[in-house]
Amino acid sequence: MGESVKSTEELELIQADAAVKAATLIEALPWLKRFHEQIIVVKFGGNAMVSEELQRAFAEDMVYLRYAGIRPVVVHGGGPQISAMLEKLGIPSEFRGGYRVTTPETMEVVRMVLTGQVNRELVSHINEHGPLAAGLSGEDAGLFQGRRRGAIVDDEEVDLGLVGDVIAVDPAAVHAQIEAGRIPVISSIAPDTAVPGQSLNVNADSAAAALAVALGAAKLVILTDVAGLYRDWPDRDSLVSVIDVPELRELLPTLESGMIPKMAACLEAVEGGVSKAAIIDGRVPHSILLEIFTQSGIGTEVVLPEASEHENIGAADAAGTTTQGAPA
Ligand SMILES: Nc1ncnc2c1ncn2[C@@H]1O[C@H](COP(=O)(O)OP(=O)(O)O)[C@@H](O)[C@H]1O
Ligand SMILES: CC(=O)N[C@@H](CCC(=O)OP(=O)(O)O)C(=O)O
Repeated sequence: MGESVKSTEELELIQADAAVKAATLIEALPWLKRFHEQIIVVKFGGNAMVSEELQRAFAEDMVYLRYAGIRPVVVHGGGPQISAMLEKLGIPSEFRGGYRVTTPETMEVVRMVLTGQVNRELVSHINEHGPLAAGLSGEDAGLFQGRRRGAIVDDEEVDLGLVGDVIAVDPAAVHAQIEAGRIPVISSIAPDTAVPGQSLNVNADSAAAALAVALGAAKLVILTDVAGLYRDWPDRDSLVSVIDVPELRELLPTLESGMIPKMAACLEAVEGGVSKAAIIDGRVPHSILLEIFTQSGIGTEVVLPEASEHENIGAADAAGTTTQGAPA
């Protein structure tokens, strides 16, 4: 092998590059401690999984979290995929107040696409890295119990058909998978407690929130196709980076379409004891690693009225206190 010689300039460049990488790796330490063996519920929206590449990057991130000692639980959506299949089948579909009006015929397609297609794709992408993922539906092992709900549109209650809320969660099946070292991947369908044998279409954001609360998750992260919550949508200069529960409660009635269930889910999670809920851009590959392992986080964070967790750690660092102690 020939001798390899580097100039001083080349060496300086390599050292500078290495210093940046080392800083990034060590920045993750307080977060590795904070989330060690903690459950993080990740909601992967249908709009964030529109390409094979994004699905693969997502699968890598889940496996990364798992090997970093965190316990990720995935709840997936599939709204655009359901719409595409309904269109292919010539079945009309509409959204009201952010929820799909669901007839019995639509419900069959919802189940086929969520549990039969999207869930399978995600499980198999994760399992390309080893036998890690196991798919579950909210209908399995009594995981979810649902109740029909309507929506308020223009101050009026509208009927959504077979659309439900999760009113009870039995997380035993999810805990069993976690204890076995697996990554549970869950589709958002719930049996209707009022009508045996009937299934309800549950918005995946609200299913993720209910599950995060029931599991006592440390965090809920929602991956979607925008950078976060915009205060004056569609004004791109109005991205909210941190919002507390009372502020969000005030903003909620002004929100439109898909953001309504998403922000309602964040409220439900944080009020239910999950320390933080974050909405981030899932189209940016590996954005979830930045959200979990870096100081500033990205996207929009929903927190209780006290300061955000990222700010707490930043303040401790700035005050010269050590990052050795796990963040609150
Ligand atoms: N205030 C807002 N801030 C951000 N996005 C908004 C807002 N109001 C409406 N939206 C819309 O909500 C969409 C995200 O919701 P949705 O389409 O249901 O995504 P997902 O499939 O990830 O659940 C965004 O792409 C955007 O078009
Ligand atoms: C009631 C209701 O609207 N259910 C959703 C379920 C899927 C979902 O929530 O998917 P995203 O996360 O991709 O939006 C639907 O039928 O589209």
